[in-house]
Amino acid sequence: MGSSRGGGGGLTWKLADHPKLPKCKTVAVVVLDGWGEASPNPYNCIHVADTPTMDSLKNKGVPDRWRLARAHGTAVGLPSDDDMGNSEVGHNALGAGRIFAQGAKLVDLALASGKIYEGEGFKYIKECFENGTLHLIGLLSDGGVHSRLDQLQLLLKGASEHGAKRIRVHILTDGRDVLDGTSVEFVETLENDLSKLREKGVDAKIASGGGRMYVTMDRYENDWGVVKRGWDAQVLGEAPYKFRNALEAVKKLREEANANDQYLPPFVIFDENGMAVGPILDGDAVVTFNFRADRMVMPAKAFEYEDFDKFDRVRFPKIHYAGMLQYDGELKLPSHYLVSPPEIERTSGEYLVHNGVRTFACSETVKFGHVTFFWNGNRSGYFNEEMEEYVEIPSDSGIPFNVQPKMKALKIAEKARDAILGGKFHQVRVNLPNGDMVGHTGDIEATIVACKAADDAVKMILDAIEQVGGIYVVSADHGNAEDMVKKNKKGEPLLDKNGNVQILTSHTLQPVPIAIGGPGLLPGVRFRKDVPDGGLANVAATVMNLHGFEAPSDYEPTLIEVSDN
Ligand SMILES: O=C(O)[C@H](O)COP(=O)(O)O
Ligand SMILES: [Mn+2]
Ligand SMILES: [Mn+2]
Repeated sequence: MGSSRGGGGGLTWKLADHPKLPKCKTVAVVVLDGWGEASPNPYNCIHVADTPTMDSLKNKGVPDRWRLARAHGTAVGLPSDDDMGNSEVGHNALGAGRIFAQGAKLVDLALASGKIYEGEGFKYIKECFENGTLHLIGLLSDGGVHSRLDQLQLLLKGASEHGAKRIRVHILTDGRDVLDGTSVEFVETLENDLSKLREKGVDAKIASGGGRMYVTMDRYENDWGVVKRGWDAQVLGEAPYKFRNALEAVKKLREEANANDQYLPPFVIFDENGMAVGPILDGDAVVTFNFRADRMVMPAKAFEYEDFDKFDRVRFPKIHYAGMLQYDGELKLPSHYLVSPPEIERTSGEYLVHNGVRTFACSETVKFGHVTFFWNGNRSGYFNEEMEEYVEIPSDSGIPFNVQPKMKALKIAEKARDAILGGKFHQVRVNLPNGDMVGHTGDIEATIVACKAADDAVKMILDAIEQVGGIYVVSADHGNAEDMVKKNKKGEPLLDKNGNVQILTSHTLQPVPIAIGGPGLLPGVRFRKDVPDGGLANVAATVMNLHGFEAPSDYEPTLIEVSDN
């Protein structure tokens, strides 16, 4: 751990004491994943669900102890205000207290200026262009959460102009950050681009594919089988489904009962001789073109680590591998990357351990890294093992989350409750995943159950805070469950060609609630009126205040003030 700029511009981790707020209160920080605020309507699952705890926070809290915070677009470092929020940028902002230009934006800039081609990462993969194939692996989507199609298009063009002669794209279909079924149009667009490259003499093809939730893009080591299915298709050229082209693959596989883009099975494209068109071989270059970290760490390990025991790779080709970004700042993984990630340093977690605040963080596997890794600026591990404890509850694996919409919310709440009552920690931080994970399935009934489960969990945590005389901060990282249908400009649900409403599986642009309270909160503490545009990045300073400290001067301003009357 190094030293850094503190409140006064000097080099110190020491935070100034808050002039009015006491130290050593137990502060529960609850992040409801995918829980935005929207007007009541039948597709607002948070509204439809029975959520007495969250309702009462609002009813008794507005305006002094309940408000909204911006959770999308430029407020969280995304390129534009048309970009919905997501967990990575949301938790980064919540934990770091400042707005950093995020991966999506940094890649845009590097592509626009051409700097991407001058960096070490590109030079490294370019060494393979003469004799090898360039493989591009990633999410084929314009969702802007993990990747963007226009960035892939620019990279294809740029790589070919910089000498790539043989290119293979390994696609992962989305349907989670974008409407289900859009895989077909994305494949058409990509095929069109590849055929233009072929006209210019570049041997460019789609080589394999599969749905993002079933192939390659697992996270936090929930299910290595997902990564293995990707490895088999991309590296070994083996998959249960074989097609002559990707458009046919996606269309045919979507015809199966209950098929959707998120869970398409792995497929490989074969040539007229029955050979896979693009296995990854010695001497090839591989780029994972997603900019977002969480779902690329596992495949990055498989491509980079000589010693690897998570599944049998069968073959470990000698390749030059680079990530679009470096995905884990602590592990320095991957070691080669095309664009430098945002330097999210001096996060609130790091400050707090330096100032004697003991922290407990917990979620279930699928969100565990959100309240640890993302919260700490895409850095795995502890700042100080003696001051922190991170607990992961194993998630269900191998099932879509609408089957078990309550997920592990209650278990997470029990752990938080025990940590609060145990008295060892000053901050008890959790992520409750239900609204988001079940919202992404597009199953409205299940999402209603999910929202109630999250509300029950909040109640258990707030009850414990009540018992110990503590303080709570309840907020969210972005919207999801509050809007489950695609709407037109007038706000009316859009219908598909069969007359069914178009289900929205993605996040939203909605603001999120933030509620503060608890017996430990001084009566005069209330939300300021002069930060009307406050967003997630303002939460860190707020939480530091509640721990009895002033935030560093370059943090976004706190949302609270202490009135004397
Ligand atoms: O990775 C995912 O599950 C979605 O693309 C985004 O969801 P999250 O940002 O809530 O994780
Ligand atoms: Mn989220
Ligand atoms: Mn989500």
